Amino acid sequence: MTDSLIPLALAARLRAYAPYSNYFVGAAIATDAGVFSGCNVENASYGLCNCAERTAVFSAIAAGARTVMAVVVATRNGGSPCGACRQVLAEFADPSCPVACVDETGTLVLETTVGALLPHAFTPRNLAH
Ligand SMILES: O=c1ccn([C@H]2C[C@H](O)[C@@H](CO)O2)c(=O)[nH]1
Ligand SMILES: [Zn+2]
Repeated sequence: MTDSLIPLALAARLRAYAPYSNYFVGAAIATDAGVFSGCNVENASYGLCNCAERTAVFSAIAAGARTVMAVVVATRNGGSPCGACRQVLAEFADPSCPVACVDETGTLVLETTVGALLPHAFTPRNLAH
């Protein structure tokens, strides 16, 4: 499920705007509205930096998607999504949704799920009465 997303995540990583951290990140996701990708976008006002995963998810949602079915994140060393991105993924993905973290060569470093990355997530269900 994640294999075909790897080249897309690697390509998105090359488009990262990361002049401050020099940590280039790409993400590719499969959704109910197709495949989307994103990169991290930094800012001279550091706190405004947006991660690759959230760029991809927000692009997908803006295009009409509502469900994330698979995620690939590409970094130089296979780093996994930050806490904010885990929370955003949990909003739109089932806990069983696969997440693959690959390094800059596309080699798999971590194969996990949204549920394993953020157990006991706060989700829309918590707001239902
Ligand atoms: O999973 C992650 C972790 C970090 N970053 C970005 C944020 C910042 O631009 C840079 C260093 O933290 O990497 C991502 O895009 N995704
Ligand atoms: Zn993040």
